[in-house]
Amino acid sequence: MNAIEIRDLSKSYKDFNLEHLNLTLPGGCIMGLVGENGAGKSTTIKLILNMIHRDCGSISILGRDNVTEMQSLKEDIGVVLDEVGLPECLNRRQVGNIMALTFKNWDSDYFEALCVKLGVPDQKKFGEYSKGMKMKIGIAVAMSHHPKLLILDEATSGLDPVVRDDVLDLLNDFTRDEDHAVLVSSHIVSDLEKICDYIAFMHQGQLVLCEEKDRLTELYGLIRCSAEQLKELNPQAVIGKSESPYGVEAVVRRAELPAGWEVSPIDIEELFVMMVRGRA
Ligand SMILES: Nc1ncnc2c1ncn2[C@@H]1O[C@H](COP(=O)(O)OP(=O)(O)OP(=O)(O)O)[C@@H](O)[C@H]1O
Repeated sequence: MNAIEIRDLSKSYKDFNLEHLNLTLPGGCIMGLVGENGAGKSTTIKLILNMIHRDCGSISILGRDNVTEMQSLKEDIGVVLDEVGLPECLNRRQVGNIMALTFKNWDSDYFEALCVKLGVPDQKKFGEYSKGMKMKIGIAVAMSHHPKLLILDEATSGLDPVVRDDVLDLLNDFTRDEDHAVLVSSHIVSDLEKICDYIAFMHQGQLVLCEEKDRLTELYGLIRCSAEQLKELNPQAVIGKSESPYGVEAVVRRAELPAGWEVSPIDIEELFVMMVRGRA
């Protein structure tokens, strides 16, 4: 079963349009959502979680409609947003006690084990936590009712590299179960590169690309040429470019390129930067 199916989703703000978004996250997979500041990643995540109203389209989570069935879906979804909102006066044990009343499947032992693994302080109150500590307890809370789908919006950016690595391991372990899936937005492309099965690129409210990570380097490459040479190419072949007085660097679809061009491999971070720059 697909973990998330988004069909023809649109949402407009005064200066921003998310337009006809279609996206599928298969079960057992981790999808990384990348895009420049303001691309629409958090808006998409809020729409998935039914935190904001959509203009049109449909979203199905674990086979259930995300509006009419959100109440029951809450047990199956673990969420970490960029701000973890917990009462400032609670320590970690008290947070666990409250969550035990909130979720039917709350697993106190697992919560305690995750807190210890991630280094969540024992006695301090949430209000005294650093940003990273807040994220850590947010991640432990999100996982301790044994959800089937985890959604993380910029959840790892405040964490030190060692803890980030622990979190990436947790996400990898989580998706060993075919019923589990993760949607994670991050600006740390190297993290996504390590764990994701799929990468979805958003740009100015549109999904520019969604591919299996391993296929990205097969499908796309980098060419260096003059502006005149670039004009000879089918515009469909070029998905982003950067011009300088010395020539042009362009990201191309390898399959659309005529024979004879020398194409260099491109990593995901470079691909992302070139796509954003080339389209800006
Ligand atoms: N409540 C709102 N009212 C008006 N505009 C909004 C609102 N929320 C978001 N936006 C606009 O929607 C656009 C997309 O914002 P969004 O937070 O989804 O981007 P993002 O990709 O998550 O960016 P970042 O990487 O900076 O977190 C931005 O232009 C933002 O100003």
